[in-house]
Amino acid sequence: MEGVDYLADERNKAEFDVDEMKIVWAGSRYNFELSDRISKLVANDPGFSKEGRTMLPRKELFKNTLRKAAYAWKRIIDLRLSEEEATQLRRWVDEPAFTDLHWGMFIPAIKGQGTDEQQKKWLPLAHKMQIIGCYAQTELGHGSNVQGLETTATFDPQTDEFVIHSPTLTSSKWWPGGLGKVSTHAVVYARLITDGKDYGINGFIVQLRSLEDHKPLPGITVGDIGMKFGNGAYNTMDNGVLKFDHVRIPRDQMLMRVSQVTKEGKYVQSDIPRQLLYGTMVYVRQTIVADASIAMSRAVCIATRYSAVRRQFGSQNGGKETQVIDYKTQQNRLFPLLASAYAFRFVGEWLKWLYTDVTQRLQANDFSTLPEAHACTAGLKSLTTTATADGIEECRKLCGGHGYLCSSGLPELFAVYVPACTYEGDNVVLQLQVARFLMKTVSQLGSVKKPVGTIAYMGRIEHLMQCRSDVKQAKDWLKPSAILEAFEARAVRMSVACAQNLSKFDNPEEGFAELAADLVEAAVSHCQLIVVSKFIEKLQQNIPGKGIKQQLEVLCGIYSLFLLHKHQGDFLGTGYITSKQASLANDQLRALYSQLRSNAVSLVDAFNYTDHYLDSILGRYDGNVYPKLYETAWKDPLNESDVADGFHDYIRPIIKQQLRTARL
Ligand SMILES: Cc1cc2nc3c(=O)[nH]c(=O)nc-3n(C[C@H](O)[C@H](O)[C@H](O)COP(=O)(O)OP(=O)(O)OC[C@H]3O[C@@H](n4cnc5c(N)ncnc54)[C@H](O)[C@@H]3O)c2cc1C
Repeated sequence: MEGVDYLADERNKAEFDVDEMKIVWAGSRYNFELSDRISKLVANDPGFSKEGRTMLPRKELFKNTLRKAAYAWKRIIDLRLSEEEATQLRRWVDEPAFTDLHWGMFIPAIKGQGTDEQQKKWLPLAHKMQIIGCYAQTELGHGSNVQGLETTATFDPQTDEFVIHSPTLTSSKWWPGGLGKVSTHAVVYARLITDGKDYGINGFIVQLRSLEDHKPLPGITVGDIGMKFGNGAYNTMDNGVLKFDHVRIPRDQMLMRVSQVTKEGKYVQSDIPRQLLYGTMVYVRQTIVADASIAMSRAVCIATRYSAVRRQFGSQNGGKETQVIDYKTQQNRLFPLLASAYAFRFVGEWLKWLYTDVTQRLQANDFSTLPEAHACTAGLKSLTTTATADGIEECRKLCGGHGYLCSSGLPELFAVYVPACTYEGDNVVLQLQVARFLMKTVSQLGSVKKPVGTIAYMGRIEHLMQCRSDVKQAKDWLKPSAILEAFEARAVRMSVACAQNLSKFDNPEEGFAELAADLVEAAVSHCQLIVVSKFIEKLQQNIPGKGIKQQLEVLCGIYSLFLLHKHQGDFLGTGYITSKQASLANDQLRALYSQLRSNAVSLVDAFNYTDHYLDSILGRYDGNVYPKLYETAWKDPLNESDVADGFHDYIRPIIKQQLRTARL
């Protein structure tokens, strides 16, 4: 029945003020009001309908995305939205499109790597969308190994131009979003060659298509790389292939903020330090961590609401069956994901602060915190996106068979989200970078250089190598100090064990390659510590609102103790806890699940997602799942007729034993 809230009983059980929690989740009242207003504006506009998206053939799907992007731009202009509001609008439209790369990579690349003059020339064009740009780094043959890129940009002093060329098939640009069918321009990464010498990878602004008829310019071969994983999903994006045949661009289209080539072909480093470029990287990774909390919370919102609606077994005397959310196994899979959504939200909030801090320090020529900030953002990008991709798939399984339907919203969410584990740095490659940083830190302990920021705990190595947990009863695991020391001791001990094993190799690089899997585990333990410690720090803030702090304490406990339970081999193996203490942690975890149970639906309501955004029958706010599933099935094109197309040719001949005469 329309208008009935089938989850009202669940909502009435909440022990906290949901409206206040919405503000905590949004970060501030201002953020909440902004996102609430824009998400509703999008949800109520039929121009942004998602109807049938997963059933459209690629060409229609793509054209519909182009229409939506143009319509969104029109709304942004008509409503005179600010940049902040426009970004929100694109987020709530919720369809991957070329605009993501234009605003998210092309413009930031010019801002970060272009000189003031270049920014003055290109940014107004890009901001008005008179040109549309993408970020063309990856090639068919090389992705993670950026130094291995093969595209060349050779300076010709005769004409004061660079010649951009793809010397091999594997040097074709491959993957850039927005490249295939839309972008007029690209920031292209190529080997800079001048005066016969290779100066490594640099960015260049290259025009790809005519601004009149959109045809590729001479020397440019460009197209889409083809269908990707899932229905709808990332197929709305024109990931592209691009080949250059001696394409000439003016010298001033090399992005020259940190290095330049003079008219005479001389390569000069500017006095602006190269490290400045890391600021952009910290920014991009911070947004990826924020996106992880959004994707995780979205999947968890669907799985939680549906788990409260779904009933299986347990009925006695014809009474109601058990809600599946009441099964401890369901709670043990779902509640840690709910806690992770909140944990990633808070660590993302902290990363925003870190970005501001790094930017201010860079402006003051203080590079001291940069390696630590770089390692921490790389590690958190890897940790949160891996957990979120796995978490979305777990949410699909938590919804049983119905989770496998596109109308649950989960298959498309998974297909859209999972490449986050690969782009902006493959997650394993990133953890190896973190591990390198950890090994360097361990080797420098005892020197004058004190570890700072998220690595400061290593300064207490002597204590952390020897201490033992003093937990005696289950509730002792609720003490933040008990949790924090456990995660610190585990992280230090795993790093030190790796460093000791590495020291047995004559050649450190050989050792690093051989021990790579252990090093990644040490890096992950360090990153989990960061998330746990930022959650604990959040709880030390003044958080007003009825019952809010108590709920967050429960979530923090679940996040930490679930990790402790899952990785108890590490905690036991490093000797910090006994098996008795591990078992007490598990007892406490179960108790926390019971505390969370009555608040679960309200905790996902606090994400404040519209039904339009969730796009999931299972996750509907009102819980009216079954009639909608039934209704939607009949909208499938296969159900347009009772008798399937193909019956006469392929089914009837089988039934009627006429295969020999059938035209197959
Ligand atoms: C949806 C999507 C959108 C993208 N958008 C863009 C874009 O807009 N612009 C752009 O330029 N690129 C884009 N990319 C490309 C992306 O940045 C690369 O795919 C990514 O950097 C990984 O590189 P790769 O594909 O070469 O993987 P590879 O590096 O070939 O990885 C393959 C495997 O090898 C492992 N591996 C690699 N190196 C090491 C090592 N040193 N040690 C141990 N293991 C290793 C990896 O962990 C992985 O398991 C996009 C990719 C996707 C999927």
